[in-house]
Amino acid sequence: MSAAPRSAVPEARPAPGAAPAPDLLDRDALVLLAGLHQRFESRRRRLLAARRERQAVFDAGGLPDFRADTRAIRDGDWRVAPLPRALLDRRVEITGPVDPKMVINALNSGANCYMADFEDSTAPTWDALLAGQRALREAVGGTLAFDADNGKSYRLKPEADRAVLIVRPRGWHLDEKHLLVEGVRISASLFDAGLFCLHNGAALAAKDRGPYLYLPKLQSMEEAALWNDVLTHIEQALGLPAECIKVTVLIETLPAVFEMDEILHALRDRVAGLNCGRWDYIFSYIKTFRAHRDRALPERGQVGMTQPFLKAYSELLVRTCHRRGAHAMGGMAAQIPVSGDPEANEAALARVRADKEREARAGHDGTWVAHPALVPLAKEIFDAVMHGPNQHDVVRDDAVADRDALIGPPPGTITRAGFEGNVEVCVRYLAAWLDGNGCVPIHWLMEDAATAEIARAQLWQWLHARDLGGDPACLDDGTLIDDRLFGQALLDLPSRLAAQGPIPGAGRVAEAIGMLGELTRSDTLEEFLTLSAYERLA
Ligand SMILES: CC(=O)SCCNC(=O)CCNC(=O)[C@H](O)C(C)(C)COP(=O)(O)OP(=O)(O)OC[C@H]1O[C@@H](n2cnc3c(N)ncnc32)[C@H](O)[C@@H]1OP(=O)(O)O
Ligand SMILES: O=CC(=O)O
Ligand SMILES: [Mg+2]
Repeated sequence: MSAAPRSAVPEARPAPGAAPAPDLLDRDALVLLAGLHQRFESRRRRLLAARRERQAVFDAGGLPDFRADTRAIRDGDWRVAPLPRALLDRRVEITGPVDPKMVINALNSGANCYMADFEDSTAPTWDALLAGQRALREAVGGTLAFDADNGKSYRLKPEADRAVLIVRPRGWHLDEKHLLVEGVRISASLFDAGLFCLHNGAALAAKDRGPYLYLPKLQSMEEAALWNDVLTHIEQALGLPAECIKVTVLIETLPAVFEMDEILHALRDRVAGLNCGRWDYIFSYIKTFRAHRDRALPERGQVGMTQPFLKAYSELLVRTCHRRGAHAMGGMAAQIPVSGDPEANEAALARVRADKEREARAGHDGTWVAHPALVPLAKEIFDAVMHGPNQHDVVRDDAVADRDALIGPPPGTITRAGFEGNVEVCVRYLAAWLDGNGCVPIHWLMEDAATAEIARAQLWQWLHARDLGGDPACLDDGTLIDDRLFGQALLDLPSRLAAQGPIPGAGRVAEAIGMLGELTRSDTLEEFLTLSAYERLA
C-alpha cells in the first residue's frame, strides 16, 4: 500500500468483544479503512440527511421527477468507458450469500458471473462477514475448499470454468458496528468494499480483471459520485491501475430511476451497467409514497414486472443503458425449484421462464438467478434471443421517460391470504435473519431483505391508511385492516408455523413477532428493517 503519513490517520480497531481477525484486519487494512472513514464519512452522513430531506418533500405530497439542474447530462451525447473483457457477456448471473459452500457452488454453477452478496441476502454477523471475506479471498486465489459435516466435499472448478466474481457491499445506510474508527462505527459499504479490494485487488489486476462491484440502494447521482471517489481513493491507496474497479449499479429505489443517466455519468469511467433490482424498487415505491394514500400498492403477489409502472422502469433502464454503452441487467424472479413435487416445480420453473423471456425480449443483456438449478434455464432463454455477447443494439426508443408512467400505481386487491402471508414472511424472515441467515426459502419463494421489506412496509401502510386521511384499507372481502386484524394474525402465527414443521430461526420467532408488532404499529415507517434488527444481531 502506498505510504500515507500514518500519524495523520485516525485509529481503527475492532469494537470491544469483536474478534480481532488479524488475518484480515492487519495494519494495512486498518489504515485503509480508517483513511476511508476519515475522508468520506461526513459526506456519507450529508447524503443520508439529503435522503431524509427528499423524503420529507414526498411526505408533504411532492412527487419524484427528473431533475432540472442535470438536463445537460441527460441530453448530452456521451458514453461510458469500454467494458472490460470479463464483463462483456453477462447473460446469466447467479447471486447468493458469501458462506464458503455457497461461494463454491455459485462459482461452479455455469453462470457467467456470480454476485457474492453482503447486502440483501446476508445477515451481517461479524462471523459471517469475516468468513465471507476469507472465502472470497481464497476463491480469488483459487484455493477455496469446503468439507461439509455430511461428508460432501466442495472444490473449485478450473478458473476458466468459473463464474466471474462480482461483490455486492452493503449500502450507504448501514454501519458496521464491529469496527470503530476513533470510537465511531465505520460505514458498512466502506468496510465491505475496502476489505475486498485490499485483499483481492492486486491478484485480480494481475489476471487482467479487477475488483468488480455491484452497488446497492443508491438514490442519487451524488451517492454515485461518492462511490466513484471512494473507489478512486482505494485504487490510489493500493497502487491499483486507475479505474480497474468496475461497478454495476442497482436501480432499486424510486428516486434513482429519475437519475439513471446522471448515475452512469458520475461513474462513467468505471461503470459496466445498471440492474433492475425489482424487489427493493417495489419497497422503495411503497416507502417513497408512504404518505400518499392514493398510491398504496395491492398485495405483494400482484405487483409483478408486467405491471405498467415496473414495465416502464425496466424499459427505460434498457434504453438508458444502451444509449450509453452499458449493460442493462435484468433482475430476480423469486421462484426457486420445488423439491418433491414435480407439478409445483413445473409451475415455479414456468414462472421463472416467463420472467426471463420477458427480460430477454425487452432488451436486457443478462439476468439474475437465485439458484444453480436455474442457470441452464436462463441461459437457454438468453441464448435463443441474444446472439452476440449482449444486445446493446436494442435501443428501445419506444421507451419513454414519462414521469407519470413511472409512478402510476397498479390496480389490485389485498386478499386475506396476501395479508396473512405478509405477516408470516416478515416474522419468518426476521427470525432467520436474527439467527444469522439472510436468505431463506419460504413456501418455495426466495425471501431476502428486499422481498421481506415489501411485506413489512405494506403492513405498515395498510394499517396506517386511515391516519393518512383517505379511506381505510380493506381486504377484498370487505374486512377492515386494523390493529385487531393484525394482532389476531400475530397471535395465530405460532400455531400456523408449528404446523409447518421445523423452520430456520425457530428460536427467534417470538422476538420477531414482537419486532414486527412494534415496527408496524409505530407512527412512522422505519427506513429499513435491518437498521433496528442489526442492533439485536450478535
Ligand atoms: C432481491 C435480491 O437482492 S436477490 C439477490 C439476493 N438473494 C439471493 O442471492 C438468493 C440466493 N439464493 C439462496 O440463498 C438459496 O437459493 C435459497 C436460500 C433461496 C434456497 O436455498 P436452499 O434451501 O439451500 O436450496 P436447495 O436446498 O434447493 O439447494 C440445493 C443446493 O444448491 C445450493 N444453492 C442454492 N442456492 C444457491 C446459490 N444462490 N448460490 C450457490 N449455491 C446455491 C445449496 O447450497 C445446495 O447445495 P448442496 O446440494 O451442495 O448442499
Ligand atoms: O437487489 C435486488 C432487488 O431486487 O432488490
Ligand atoms: Mg436489493
